Amino acid sequence: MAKAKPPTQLPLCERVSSKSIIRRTVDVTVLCLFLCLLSYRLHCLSSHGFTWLPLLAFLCESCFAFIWFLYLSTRWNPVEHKTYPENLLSRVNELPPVDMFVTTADPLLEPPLVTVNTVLSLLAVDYPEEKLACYVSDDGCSPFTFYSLVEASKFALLWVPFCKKYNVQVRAPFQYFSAAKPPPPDDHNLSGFKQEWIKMKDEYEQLCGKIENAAHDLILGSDSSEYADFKNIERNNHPSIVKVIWENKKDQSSSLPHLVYISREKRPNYPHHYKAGALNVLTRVSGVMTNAPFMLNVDCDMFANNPKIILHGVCLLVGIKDEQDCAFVQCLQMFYNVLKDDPFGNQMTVPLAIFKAGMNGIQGPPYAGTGCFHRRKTIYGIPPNHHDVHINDRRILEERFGKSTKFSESVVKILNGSGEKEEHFPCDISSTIESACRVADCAYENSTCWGKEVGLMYGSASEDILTGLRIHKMGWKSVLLIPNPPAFLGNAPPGGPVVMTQMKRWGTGLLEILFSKHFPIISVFTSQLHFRQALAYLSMLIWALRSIPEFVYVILPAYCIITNSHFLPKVEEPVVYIPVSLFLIHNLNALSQYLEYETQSDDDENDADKVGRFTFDESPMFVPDTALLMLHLTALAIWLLGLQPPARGGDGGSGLGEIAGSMWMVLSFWPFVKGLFGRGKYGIPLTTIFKSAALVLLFVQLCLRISTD
Ligand SMILES: O=c1ccn([C@@H]2O[C@H](COP(=O)(O)OP(=O)(O)O[C@H]3O[C@H](CO)[C@@H](O)[C@H](O)[C@H]3O)[C@@H](O)[C@H]2O)c(=O)[nH]1
Ligand SMILES: [Mn+2]
Repeated sequence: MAKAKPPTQLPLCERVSSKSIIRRTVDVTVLCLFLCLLSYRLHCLSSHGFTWLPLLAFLCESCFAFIWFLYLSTRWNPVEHKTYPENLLSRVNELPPVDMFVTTADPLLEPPLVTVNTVLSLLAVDYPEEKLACYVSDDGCSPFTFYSLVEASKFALLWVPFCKKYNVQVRAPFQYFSAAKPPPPDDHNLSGFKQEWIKMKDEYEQLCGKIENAAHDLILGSDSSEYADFKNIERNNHPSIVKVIWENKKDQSSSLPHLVYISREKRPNYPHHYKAGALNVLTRVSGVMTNAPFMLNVDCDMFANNPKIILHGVCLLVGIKDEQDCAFVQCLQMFYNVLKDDPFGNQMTVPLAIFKAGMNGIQGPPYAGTGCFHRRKTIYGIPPNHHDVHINDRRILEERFGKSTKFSESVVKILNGSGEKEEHFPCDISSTIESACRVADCAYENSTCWGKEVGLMYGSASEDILTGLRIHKMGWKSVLLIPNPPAFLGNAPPGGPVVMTQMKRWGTGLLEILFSKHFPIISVFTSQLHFRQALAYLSMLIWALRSIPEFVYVILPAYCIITNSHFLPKVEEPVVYIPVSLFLIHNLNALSQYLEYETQSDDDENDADKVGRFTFDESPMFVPDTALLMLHLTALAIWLLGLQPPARGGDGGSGLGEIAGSMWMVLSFWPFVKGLFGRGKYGIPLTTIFKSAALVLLFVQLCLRISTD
């Protein structure tokens, strides 16, 4: 009989290929169809002589084919990682410490109650509390956020034992007690559960009340020394504030992880580098305080939805044999307030999951800025398996990491590889507050490598992608983690101006990287970036540029109808099958992926509040789409009313292809069609409609001018 394996030999994780013949076939077929279409265009161009309409179509289609090729290459060999946290539990003594970071920036846009829930969900995870520390960075420097956290830590003393005793699944109280979920039934197996549940709910409501009232009652009125630091300061002009809200001491029977509040120094003339700056301060402050070898970072609106998430992450960080293969573990981003069926496609869950699983089979997923476990060493800019760092040269340490002896010491520990096995945190973190304040000063990074070679990278609004790219360039790999239930759930903005602004920011950030020295294709030759990884990055970085050929291409059907010409093959030509099958395969494929995802998500939520509607404002961002929609409506009206000019040239005017294309466009813009007739924030503002109408008129004039020339 085979002997049971000793616990240390049970696997913590497993790498499994999830490649699918069907997906590959579809991807290759689509690429072949694109190539057929392009050769047809080339043939037309050479036989009919140069005309700009087919040329434009050819250029756009070449872009689409190229983008498709990038996707195909990325998705070719997707890989999943399975994790076995239960096998880790038998090695409790070996569990490494983990520092957890939460960033918040604005108490109005990100209400303290949201941050509090995220923090509570982290404090309550299933992991030995003496190995955890939670650091909250508050760029708003708000006494309300601080007050809320202090109150939350008192509530946590009840909440955390409650969660662990009853193995609560969702440990963010606002979700656990959300109105959609009924109170638990009387269960005789769990005597006392219902009473405790009611008490806990009551306590949580009191906490909410206190946090809400804090905004009115102005705790600053009280002269308590705790809040004195927040007196008479401006948000963007104040010294560092570091406060230990809860310290985990060995002798306590029921206890919580360390909880530390940080508001880094801000001065008007110093760039603060937004989130990247905040995370670098968190890295240093935690370095001098607890110096865990692994760091988890989440946005303040992303609560831990899976109570075993740290265990899952550690399975990969510790379980993957070669550290080079696991610089960071990125959890797939998911959201809790999703509109049913994601009508505006802004969650992009399905395409993202497939794309990232594909990258996971190459060099690993990109860093997404939240829901990510970092290896501290990697963040310090150390290449994998690098052993000859001049760790004792003080001068080099100071040049790279800054002039704090305490921090340099902590770096040396990390570079030596100690710390991973350390049993407990140094308990007395309060004694390190002074050093912590110092490394949170805004001048600390002056003439050091922070933001360039050390820490999160500065210089792009998508600091996360840039940082991940740099890590991959050093030769590290990363790992994608998709546990069940999902790791973290974030708050997704509903469709409308907020999403548009967010996408604009992402698009800008990605372009900043594209046009920088980090251009991925060149990095293949100058660094350790793998070629297919570079292609995957390229396809992300050109995300915003893709809109140009797309925009031009969707104008073509309308142009053709208005001028009675055509750019798609006629129905009677056999080549018409190429675009038609491209269209069908592409959309059927998208539909099947969507359905596949739909059946997987166990969506038992109450749907009533999820039926969202797209909202609009006067931002110029809405003009192009509105104009496009109105252009197609105009074209279809011209066709219906028979107002098309006579067809010129030998090969007839617009055909079924253009009409169908135009109708498909209108369908694709259905939220905007509703917006044309909506009121208030659900309606497209009249000024936007007028501006768009003017553009459409201008365009129609131009079309007619061109076609009669
Ligand atoms: O000066 C700042 C600005 C932002 N943040 C924090 O950074 C996070 C993300 O900022 P947010 O404005 O919410 O951006 P989002 O578009 O919601 O964030 C997405 O996009 C970012 C990259 O653009 C990623 O870093 C994030 O993880 C990802 O969720 C939040 O926790 C903020 O509190 C700061 O700490 N300081
Ligand atoms: Mn956000």
